[in-house]
Amino acid sequence: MVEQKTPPSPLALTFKAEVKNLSFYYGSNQILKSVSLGVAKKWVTALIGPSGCGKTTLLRCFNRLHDLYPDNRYEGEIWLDSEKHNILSRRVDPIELRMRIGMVFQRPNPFPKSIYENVAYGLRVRGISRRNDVDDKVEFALRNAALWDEVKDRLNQPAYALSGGQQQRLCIARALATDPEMILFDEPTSALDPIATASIEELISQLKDQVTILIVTHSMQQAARISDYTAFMYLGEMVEFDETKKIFTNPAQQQTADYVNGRFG
Ligand SMILES: Nc1ncnc2c1ncn2[C@@H]1O[C@H](COP(=O)(O)OP(=O)(O)OP(=O)(O)O)[C@@H](O)[C@H]1O
Repeated sequence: MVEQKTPPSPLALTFKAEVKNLSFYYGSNQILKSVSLGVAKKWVTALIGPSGCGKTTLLRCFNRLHDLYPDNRYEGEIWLDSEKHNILSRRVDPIELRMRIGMVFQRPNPFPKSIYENVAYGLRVRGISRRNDVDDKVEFALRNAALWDEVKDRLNQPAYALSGGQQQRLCIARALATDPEMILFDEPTSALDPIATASIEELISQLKDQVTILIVTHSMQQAARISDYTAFMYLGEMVEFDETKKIFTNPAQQQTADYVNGRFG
């Protein structure tokens, strides 16, 4: 088991990312409505809320995945601690941003390549090509994703030969390989069985010492188990952000209390 640190009060937090008055539109359809949120540096923050409230839409703003479709539009800002400008600005290259802010999706989506090549891919894109350097970083990322011992003797086998839980840990290793500052998880265990889910949850708890984590989850139990801070969204608005234990035991807003107590979903 991982020893748990006590998260500081939100007022004493250092934020890795700050979302300021962010609105987002798919074409003319406004989904996010002036959302503001701080993402705690090197802690786990969960985004919760009923289906369709905009959790995934918000998550995808952080690495500009919405840029892939021309009708999508952002208004507002997201600042990273090391940036001099808003990462939604056109001056920020989204490809570069995606190396710094990795993403793990709902279903494991390894490339149709070997286990080794899945992890090495991002390193090569980053210009790391010396065989020894790539080998070292692949091993480091696979160890970090708690997968090394299971795959070290079959690195050249196809990633698709792995179990679902192993594939998801491989996707986490792929995200870790480029040494990201933040990892976005979009319901990463929804396609996994309880044992694989437990190993991903334990891994997320370990990784927060190295990297800032923002996770969308449908499961309030999961949010309560693994997150230090929780943000509750409703109909595209940010209703409340606080320490997870406060959100689940003594939230400030009635709407949050109704949601976490299962009065609507
Ligand atoms: N690519 C898209 N084009 C148009 N509308 C979209 C697109 N993706 C999502 N939406 C709409 O945006 C709204 C928010 O969706 P989003 O997936 O962000 O919500 P969510 O809170 O993550 O939901 P869930 O918990 O069900 O995954 C929904 O009404 C959805 O239909």
